[in-house]
Amino acid sequence: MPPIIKLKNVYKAYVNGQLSQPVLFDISLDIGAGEFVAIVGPSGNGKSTLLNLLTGIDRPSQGEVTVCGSSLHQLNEEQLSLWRGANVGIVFQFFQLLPSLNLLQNIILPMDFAAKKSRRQRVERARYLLDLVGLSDQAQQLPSQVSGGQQQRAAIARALANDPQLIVADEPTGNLDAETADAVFALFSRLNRQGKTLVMVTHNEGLAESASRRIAIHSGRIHYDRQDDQETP
Ligand SMILES: Nc1ncnc2c1ncn2[C@@H]1O[C@H](COP(=O)(O)OP(=O)(O)OP(=O)(O)O)[C@@H](O)[C@H]1O
Repeated sequence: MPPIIKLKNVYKAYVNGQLSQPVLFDISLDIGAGEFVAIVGPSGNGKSTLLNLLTGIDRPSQGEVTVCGSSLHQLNEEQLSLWRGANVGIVFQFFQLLPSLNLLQNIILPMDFAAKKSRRQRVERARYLLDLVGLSDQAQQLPSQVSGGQQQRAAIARALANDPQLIVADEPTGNLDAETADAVFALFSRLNRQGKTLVMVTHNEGLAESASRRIAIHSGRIHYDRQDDQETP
């Protein structure tokens, strides 16, 4: 089976006027469907940049990024956003739920843009997802009325709205206490066991150890890439 994520000789530099700041250097990487990958490494070394290339939020300066069968470097902005809505669920450190919508409405929103579902089917799926993440009783609450852990679980439900193959999470437990972080991580593990491919940036070494593969980025390069069943220094 072809990899769900393929990066080939990817370079990324941020350009500000005359200044070019190189951030990623010659990254080549394959991630298979069903893997659970933790991206680790020191702050400011390119982890979020790498993640943003996988979701098409950012573009490589050079090289090829192929995700869920599409060559992202060849898509325009409109094609990218359609592709993203259908294929990727994204979870952020600070949840990024819309504050004026209740949890149910937040989860329905991505379906309004992508899925060809009736209003009733969208509401039904949002309720199913709220139940999946243990928030059935909080459907009508605004994000500000629930805890951080509950907001993150709602954000995970939102990421699942269009049933993407791939879930990408940037430091999803970084704003949660240890116990809540464990619960959120357990939810990600469960989703992975159910077949979702997961790529997660984390500073939490304990959580990273629970992923099946750890890729460390140091100074914009792959420092190590370790799988549970195969250790390569
Ligand atoms: N939009 C941008 N414009 C210019 N420079 C940027 C931009 N985004 C990131 N950078 C720079 O790229 C480098 C890598 O940033 P990145 O956010 O990818 O690191 P990181 O490893 O995810 O860090 P952290 O763990 O602190 O989130 C940093 O030096 C950062 O300042």
